[in-house]
Parts: sequence; structure tokens; C-alpha cells
Amino acid sequence: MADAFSLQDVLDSFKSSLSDNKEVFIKYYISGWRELVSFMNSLGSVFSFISKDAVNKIQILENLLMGENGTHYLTVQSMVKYELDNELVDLAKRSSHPESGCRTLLRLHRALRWLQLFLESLRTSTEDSKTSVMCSEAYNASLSPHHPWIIRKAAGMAFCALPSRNAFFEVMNAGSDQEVITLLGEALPLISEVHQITEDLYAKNNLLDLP
Ligand SMILES: CCCCCCCC/C=C\CCCCCCCC(=O)N[C@@H](COP(=O)(O)O)[C@H](O)/C=C/CCCCCCCCCCCCC
Repeated sequence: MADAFSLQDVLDSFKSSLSDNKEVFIKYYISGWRELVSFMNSLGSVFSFISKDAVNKIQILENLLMGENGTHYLTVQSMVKYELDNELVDLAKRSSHPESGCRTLLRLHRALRWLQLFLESLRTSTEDSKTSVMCSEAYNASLSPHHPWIIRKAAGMAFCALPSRNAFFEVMNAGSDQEVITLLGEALPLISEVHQITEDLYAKNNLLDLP
């Protein structure tokens, strides 16, 4: 049987993704996402169109990391430098490099902002707060502007199938509600730091709108 989801494992992956000099290791970044996707899979088939897309993007990055140029894909910083220096990124429209590491990671990076907002909302929520509302507010403030109408509609419908706040807290496997809230309080600054480092790097290199 697969191991139960644990928020602590997600936290550990994102913690390991940060090097001493604040570079982001792709290996641990994607292993954090893998944990999250396996959690999402356990919520039911209504979420499979989301997890398929996430898995596809994780796989693209993993293939680059394991490929013949893998040493250039150790960190987000080395990937950006390598792909830009070697003109491996489609900057204006998708053409010869439709699945570059930079554009693929950008999609997960935007989703990390959604996660940050959603977890912050969960952390400060009360017992009667609705996960569907928290989730769509986080989505509207992060991913939604980058998605076409049809995806926004499908996402909105999937959010209605989310479990309750209590059920969420239980599957996080981190103890009592207060312990979950404490762990979320530890996880959030870390996720925010990984997000901010990537955001600054992408902004500096004009990569935030890659097609
Ligand atoms: C700690 C426990 C609580 C949190 C658990 C969260 C688990 C979430 C796991 C994965 C999140 C999904 C990541 C989605 C990545 C989406 C990347 C993206 O934007 N892709 C679109 C653009 O790609 P290209 O076409 O340009 O290649 C693509 O069009 C998207 C398709 C699928 C729909 C994406 C909807 C995203 C909704 C995010 C909220 C997920 C809610 C799950 C709640 C558990």
C-alpha cells in the first residue's frame, strides 16, 4: 500500500530544495510536487485532469534532470542560465522549444503561489470555513489569469468536490488541528521563500510570461 500523505514530507522536500546559497534544487522541488499530486489523486477522479497536467510537467523536468545535459538542471538557477545561454527557450511564441525547462517550471511556480495562498487560508480558517471558497480565492489570485475559460470552468467545478476543512486537516497527518496549524506556520515561510527566489530570478530574466 502507498504511504499515507504527510504534510511534513512536503515541508521536508521544499526545505531540501533550498541550498545554502539560496539556489533551488529541481530534484527536491519536483519531489515536493509529487507528494502533493499523490495527495490530490486520493481525492478522486474529478481532479485527474489537474494531476495529469502536473505529472506531465514534473516528468518533463525529471527527464531533463536525468538526461545527457542533466548537470545543467541541478538548480533552477543553473537551468535558467543554461537554457538562455543556449537559446533553448521560446520567448515570444511556442515553436522549436515548446517544452523547455524554464516554461515548464514556470507553470509549477504559478501553482506554488496558489498553494501558498491556499495553505495560508487554511491556516487562518475557522471550523466553518469552506475549502472550496478558500481554494477558488487562491486560484483566482494566482493561476486563473493564466488559464483559458474552459480550464477555469473545470477547475471551479472540481473545487466544489473538495473535502471539508476537517477532512483536510485529518489527511495532512500532522496531529491535532492546533498541530496542523503550527506545521502550516512552519511550512509557509519556506514555500514563500522558494517561491520568491524563483519569482525574482524569472523577473530578472524576463521569463514570467513565457508562452
Ligand atoms: C497540504 C495539503 C493541501 C494541499 C494539497 C494540494 C495538492 C495539489 C496538488 C497539485 C496541484 C496542481 C498543480 C497544477 C499545475 C497546473 C499547471 C498549469 O497551470 N497548467 C496549465 C497551463 O499549462 P500549459 O497548457 O501552458 O502547458 C494547464 O492548462 C492546466 C491544466 C489543468 C488545470 C489546472 C487547474 C489548477 C487548479 C489548481 C488547484 C488544484 C486544487 C487541488 C486541491 C487539492
